[in-house]
Amino acid sequence: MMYYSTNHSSPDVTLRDAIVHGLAPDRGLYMPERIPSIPKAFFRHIGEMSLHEIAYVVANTLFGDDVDSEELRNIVADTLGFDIPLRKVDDNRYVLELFHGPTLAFKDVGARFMAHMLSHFHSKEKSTGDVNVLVATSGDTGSAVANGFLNVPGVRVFVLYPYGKVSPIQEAQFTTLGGNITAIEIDGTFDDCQSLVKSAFIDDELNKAMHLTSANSINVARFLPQMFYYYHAYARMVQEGVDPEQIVVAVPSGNFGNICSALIAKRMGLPIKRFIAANNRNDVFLRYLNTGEYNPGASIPTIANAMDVGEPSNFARILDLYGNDHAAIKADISGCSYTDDQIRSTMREVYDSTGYILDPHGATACRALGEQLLPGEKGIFLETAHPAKFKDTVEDAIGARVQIPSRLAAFMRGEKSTVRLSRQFPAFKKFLLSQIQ
Ligand SMILES: N[C@@H](CCOP(=O)(O)O)C(=O)O
Repeated sequence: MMYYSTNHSSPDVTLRDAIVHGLAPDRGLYMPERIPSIPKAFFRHIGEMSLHEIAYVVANTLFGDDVDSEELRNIVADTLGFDIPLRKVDDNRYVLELFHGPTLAFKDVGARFMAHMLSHFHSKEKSTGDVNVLVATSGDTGSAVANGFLNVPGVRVFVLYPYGKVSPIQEAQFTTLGGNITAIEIDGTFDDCQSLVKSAFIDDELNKAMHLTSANSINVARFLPQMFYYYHAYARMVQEGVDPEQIVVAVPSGNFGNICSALIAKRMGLPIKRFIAANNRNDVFLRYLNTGEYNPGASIPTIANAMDVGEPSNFARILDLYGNDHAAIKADISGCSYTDDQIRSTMREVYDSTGYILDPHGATACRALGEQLLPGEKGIFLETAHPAKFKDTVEDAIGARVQIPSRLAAFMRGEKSTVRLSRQFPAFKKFLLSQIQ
């Protein structure tokens, strides 16, 4: 399978090159040259299959041409070393809890899969020199990538995050690890961090001096495995006896990598009826759905901070997947945008009526289902992070205490170590060059 750039001005590359380089030289994002189909027969038995079995079939369909099947089976098993339960919240809404991994956020799946794929290609080549993974985070990606790559030989990770705009627990998760992980606070927004990372990939001097790659959803090995969730959630709904033709999924969306993987899963044959992209006040996608115009702007800080993205990278992939057809996109995805007060009141209402504790991101998607489900439909929303990662915000909203899981508390005992930089590229470049070992 070859991968092309969404900007169509760079040569097609192999899976290995797409992973190792992250972003295409023309600043486009890589896409698989064809979207393979999963045979219909698979869906007849999916309700009896485990998460590992399902994920292996999906991974093999996508990556089977390029990675030996036994190796792929091991990568899938190592990636999914934790449970992803689906729970019923009320009559029509189910939650897929994606926070049972090591850093308690959905990014653990993609980050671990990518770490294994990178080691696979790196070790096969016996290449020399460190791989430098650059990652921009608005909260959750940083910790998942830092933990996924912690102490991996031959890999250094630089986590860029917006100063003062992530929760204290999220920050502790990637600033206290030391070793091969360096945390960089940027005086700016998530979009500034992402832009610095993208500029680094196309800077000749840097790329001659260092081997750079991305672990954001820019990278195909980070975003594509996120589709495992959707097949698994569908299977668990079928197992519950839900009508398989009436399933709607609401996805909290920031950089749109997660929902983009869901749309590719649908194109491969997954019979989800439709999707909802749930946003906080950063509503560039909803405005696109309503008007057909895409006008990215500066991100707005909210209590659902991991979704504070003003210019989602994966919008380019969604446009590409649908051939720029606005009507076709609208047929598969609807949108919504909520204020902090609406997010808080959803957390409160759901807690009072069901006892379920939502995190601010999951709350946007839960609310979207409450407003947009049609008669006969059943909805799944994703809890993308554990509510304890936003302890103060959640406790304030629901008026009750949130227990901190012990593995989260462990991160908070470490000592914070960061480098603070402006959002100017020359300062970032100088810093990276000073890190060559
Ligand atoms: N929501 C993210 C922002 C980066 O998204 P990614 O999926 O492209 O890594 C975060 O929590 O950091």
